[in-house]
Amino acid sequence: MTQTVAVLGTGKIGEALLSGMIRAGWPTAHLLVTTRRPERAEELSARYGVEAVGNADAAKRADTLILAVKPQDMGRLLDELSHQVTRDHLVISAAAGITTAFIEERLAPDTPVVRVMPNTPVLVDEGMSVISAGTHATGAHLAHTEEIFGGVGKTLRVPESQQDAATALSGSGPAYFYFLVEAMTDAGILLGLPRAQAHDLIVQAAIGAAVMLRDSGEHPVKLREAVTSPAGTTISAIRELENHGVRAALIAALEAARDRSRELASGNG
Ligand SMILES: NC(=O)C1=CN([C@@H]2O[C@H](COP(=O)(O)OP(=O)(O)OC[C@H]3O[C@@H](n4cnc5c(N)ncnc54)[C@H](OP(=O)(O)O)[C@@H]3O)[C@@H](O)[C@H]2O)C=CC1
Ligand SMILES: O=C(O)[C@@H]1CCC=N1
Repeated sequence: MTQTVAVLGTGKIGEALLSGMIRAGWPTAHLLVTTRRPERAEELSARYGVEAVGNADAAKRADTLILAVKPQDMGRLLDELSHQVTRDHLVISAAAGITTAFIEERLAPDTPVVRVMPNTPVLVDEGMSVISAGTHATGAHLAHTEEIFGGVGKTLRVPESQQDAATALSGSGPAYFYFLVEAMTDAGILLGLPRAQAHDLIVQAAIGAAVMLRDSGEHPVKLREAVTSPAGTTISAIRELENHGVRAALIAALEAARDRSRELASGNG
């Protein structure tokens, strides 16, 4: 029997997941969404043919609840769900920072909770979803979670103690690459290229580099060395990147993201 999955708080990541699940073949009759605004509910129903319901109804009708509200809204959502959710549900949280313990202590005893950190490339089936079990989640719960998120990309199980780091690397990760592309496109303009051309050149360089990183099995240093000719252009650029502390900036940036994830654990923002 196909289980019913409800996405509670269907914003950017919730919609990305929903669309991926539909592409992966989940029957829309077994999908529910919840939203805060009625116009958003109408939009999602029209776009995907899924039923939008209230949070309590979703908990009554679905076996698996994917909580995709902001960390700051999680406490309120769990208050709404506390009398509806039972140990027969599987509760999956996609919220940055929010621990399985935070969720478990607001729901019925023994409720299985799984924490997942996905990223927006689930929209193109290239997501990365990092998964950790709460106290009452079994292997079967993890496998069910992997079935859902594995349809839209890769999954990786980690101890929950590594979730804040994973959030900094892969949850937020796509944003860093978009930021770099934006900055390098600006550089192209400074060098006299039309914006559209600069954008296309950088995006294709990014795609080529990403595929080589994934498929060649080579260390990134080796791949970079192969681009860096003696007394050539690349080393001139690399010297500037090092002079401007880009490596240190990235380390500090990811550390800040990890720290922010830890702060969000309180649910107060
Ligand atoms: N964006 C990303 O790349 C990623 C986000 N996440 C996590 O996913 C969660 C959502 O992030 P994101 O999608 O970016 O944020 P959004 O604001 O786009 O989505 C959250 C949605 O939840 C809705 N909502 C809030 N409270 C309720 C409620 N009580 N009942 C029903 N719906 C509710 C909001 O409605 P309204 O629009 O009316 O406010 C909003 O549409 C966060 O916890 C974030 O940490 C995880 C991985 C990646
Ligand atoms: O920025 C955020 O808080 C969310 C979590 C990971 C990606 N986006």
